[in-house]
Amino acid sequence: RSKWKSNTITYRIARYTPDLSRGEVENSLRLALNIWSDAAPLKFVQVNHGNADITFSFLSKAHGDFFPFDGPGGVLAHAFEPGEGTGGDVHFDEDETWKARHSRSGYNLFTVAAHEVGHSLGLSHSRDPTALMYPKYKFINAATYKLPRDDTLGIQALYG
Ligand SMILES: CC(C)C[C@H](C(=O)NO)C(=O)N[C@@H](CC(N)=O)C(=O)NCc1cccc(N)c1
Ligand SMILES: [Ca+2]
Ligand SMILES: [Zn+2]
Ligand SMILES: [Zn+2]
Repeated sequence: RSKWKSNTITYRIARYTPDLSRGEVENSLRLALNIWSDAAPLKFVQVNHGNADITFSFLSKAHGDFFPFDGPGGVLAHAFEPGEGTGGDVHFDEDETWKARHSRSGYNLFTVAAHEVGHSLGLSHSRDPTALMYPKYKFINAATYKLPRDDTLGIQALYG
């Protein structure tokens, strides 16, 4: 499995979503990154131009890689494992309704981003239904969330 060579990882938000303010997007993504930097010696640095290890974008349908999105529902987002170019990048399906808080009519950006960042760091899906890396969406409250044991063991195995 691939991993980043350095524990300092840069990220850039290349495309935002009209569903949320820029501040809500930046806050949700920062909280999602903090989940992982609280569990392993990782440092995330935001860059606003040029190349970054992890580039976040909101995109819909066919968008330039081999994984076109599918409209509302179904696939919510995908992320590439660590590497050059698109390696590490996170794409959110713009055809979903993105929310900054819990809502029955939409998906919580922090929750999905936390899962996707796990992939960007080199983790694959877990069979443990309590794990963040379990393939099914389940809302998590950023204010009280503690990374489950399965995910902590996974990230420590890579960067601990
Ligand atoms: C085969 C993959 C491209 C599926 C895709 C995924 O796992 N991306 O990381 C995905 O969007 N899976 C959905 C499955 C679904 N529609 O329930 C999902 O919610 N993944 C994000 C997610 C968010 C938060 C928590 C968890 N456990 C999973
Ligand atoms: Ca979708
Ligand atoms: Zn994509
Ligand atoms: Zn996933």
